[in-house]
Amino acid sequence: METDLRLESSLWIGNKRYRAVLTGWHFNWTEVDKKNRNKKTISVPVAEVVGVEEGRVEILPHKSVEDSDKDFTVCYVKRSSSGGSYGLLWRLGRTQFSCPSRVLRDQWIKHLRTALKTHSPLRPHRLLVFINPFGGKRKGRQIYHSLVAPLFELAGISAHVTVTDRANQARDYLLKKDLTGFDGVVCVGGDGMFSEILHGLIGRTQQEAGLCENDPSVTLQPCPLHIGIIPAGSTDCVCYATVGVIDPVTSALHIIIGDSQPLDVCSVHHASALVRYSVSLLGYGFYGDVLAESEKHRWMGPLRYDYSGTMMYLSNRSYAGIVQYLPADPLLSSPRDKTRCLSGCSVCSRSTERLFPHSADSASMCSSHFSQLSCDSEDEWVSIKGQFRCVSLTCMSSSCPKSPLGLSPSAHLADGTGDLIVVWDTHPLGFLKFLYRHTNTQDQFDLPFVEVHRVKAFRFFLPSDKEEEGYEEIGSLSGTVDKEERVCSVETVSRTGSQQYLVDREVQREKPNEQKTASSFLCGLCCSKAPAVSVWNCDGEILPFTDILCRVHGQLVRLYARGIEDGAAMHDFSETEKSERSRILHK
Ligand SMILES: CCCCCCCCCCCCC/C=C/[C@@H](O)[C@H](COP(=O)(O)O)NC(=O)CCCCCCCCCCCCCCC
Ligand SMILES: Nc1ncnc2c1ncn2[C@@H]1O[C@H](COP(=O)(O)OP(=O)(O)O)[C@@H](O)[C@H]1O
Ligand SMILES: [Ca+2]
Repeated sequence: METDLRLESSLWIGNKRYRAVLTGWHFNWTEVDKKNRNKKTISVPVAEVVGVEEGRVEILPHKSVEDSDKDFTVCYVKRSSSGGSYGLLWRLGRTQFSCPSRVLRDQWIKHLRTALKTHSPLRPHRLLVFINPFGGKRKGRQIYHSLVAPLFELAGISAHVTVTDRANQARDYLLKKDLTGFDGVVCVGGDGMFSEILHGLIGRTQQEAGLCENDPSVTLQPCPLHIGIIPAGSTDCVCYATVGVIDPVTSALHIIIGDSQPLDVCSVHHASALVRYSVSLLGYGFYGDVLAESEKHRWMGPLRYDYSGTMMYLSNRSYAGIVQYLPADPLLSSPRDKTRCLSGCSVCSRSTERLFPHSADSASMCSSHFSQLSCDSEDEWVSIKGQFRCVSLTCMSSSCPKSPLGLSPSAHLADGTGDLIVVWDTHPLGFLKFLYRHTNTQDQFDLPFVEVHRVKAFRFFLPSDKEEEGYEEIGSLSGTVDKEERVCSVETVSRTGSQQYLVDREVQREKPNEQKTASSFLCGLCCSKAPAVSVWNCDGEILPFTDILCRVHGQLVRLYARGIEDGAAMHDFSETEKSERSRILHK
């Protein structure tokens, strides 16, 4: 195959001569000076060639073609540093080549197009596009028509576009309408819009496979259609965590070249029924309260989260609860191992083999069950009871512009696990320190009132009234230090075999006396009637239940993305840029 596609010849760009080589995987061109010495080489992976056209093609401001029978134009992905964020921006590069003869020109076009087909089998031809005109700063329509549609056209993609009139329109379309002939679904909007697409596609796939989504022990069928995200929302966490930048052009190029990134999805159940799916943040306490408060201030746009975040921080609430989790295999990875899930991540690749051992035999996948959710596996569950600022589960890092490394910087996109972050009640400055560490490279888990566990499944429920008697003044700051310590004294129940043992743990307080003044000050600002129960924030939606059971489904969907790119892909950058980027990427 490789030898069939190989082509090598002299080509001209303007009046300079180049030695051009197509090897199958790469298309390179090297400037050759008058003394036949090689100068700089440009190398483009065939998988990153957007298109090959006859003649001299201009793309900007509009596509135009100057016909000439000895020229051809190659459009490809070009990287540039993104300044603010740690991912790479992708732009459309374009080079016009001239050949000595028409025959050679036709040969180049034919070989390049064949190489494209061979090496990028997942490039979409037909896409369903849903635009939320009200997401983020309400620029979805404009972003799609001015930045994305022209690129799709250039790549020969036909797009069936719907601008939504109501919430859940996109989800309902995917659940009911004929999807034959479509390769993928693109959402133009934020995490809420992505969530609609996710629910539509997962639901449709299970319907067609005859699987029951309500049963958490059923192994769900992975979705056949890819999802593309053109960021135009408020948080845009799924885009940021899978691409590394919030940039419509970069995302459009990932879609065009048919990149594929599997993603873990968590199913959330209540009383034997599916409630929702989640990929980024499933949060109780602080993040639930921020979302509930922010809904009242939607008119503020993306700023509503900062406003509500500050208000909720000042209300200083904490909640009683019982958290139980099923730990993932600690030998495979850990949320504290300081690694990062980057493009081509080996932990995720190994998980693919573990998650789909008989991928050819899909019938056996459909009928298999997750036995650890059944009663006879109670032994492996760990239980924590106490008073919490927040309890969060995230299937991926959940990085976003507010928190460039995310809720769990070492979480993996596609390893079949989620990270459970438990923040015990603590004094206000401690909690501020925890929140603030999300904005820089300091370790937010290196605090005595925070714990993080890599899990396969998780349960949350409220303590019964009797158990709750010990939790006075829930959510209030007026408790003395003694009371605070009692509130946070916890029991961890873990069971191995038939043995059950209790571990009493005193959660360390950080200089409680010194914080008393700050506490009293903030007390004046906090709500006097703080509720005893919070709500769950599930990727930006409030859940109607508090008691939930969650299970992580490894690699249930695929995105048109490739994860955050590592230094290996940084051939276009200077040494200083490279070292700065790897410093940020590797903490
Ligand atoms: C002191 C600064 C603290 C900054 C803390 C930042 C932590 C941010 C972690 C964000 C994880 C995001 C996970 C994704 C969630 C989205 O699915 C979901 C829906 O997004 P959509 O509206 O685009 O559809 N977004 C959300 O639920 C938003 C959660 C945002 C939480 C932001 C909290 C901001 C806190 C500001 C606190 C300021 C305290 C200042 C005290 C003086
Ligand atoms: N036409 C519409 N009118 C009202 N709501 C919509 C519409 N289309 C989608 N939505 C809903 O809007 C919510 C927020 O959308 P999203 O695109 O995530 O923006 P943001 O990031 O600003 O919250 C989503 O839950 C989605 O279901
Ligand atoms: Ca994961």
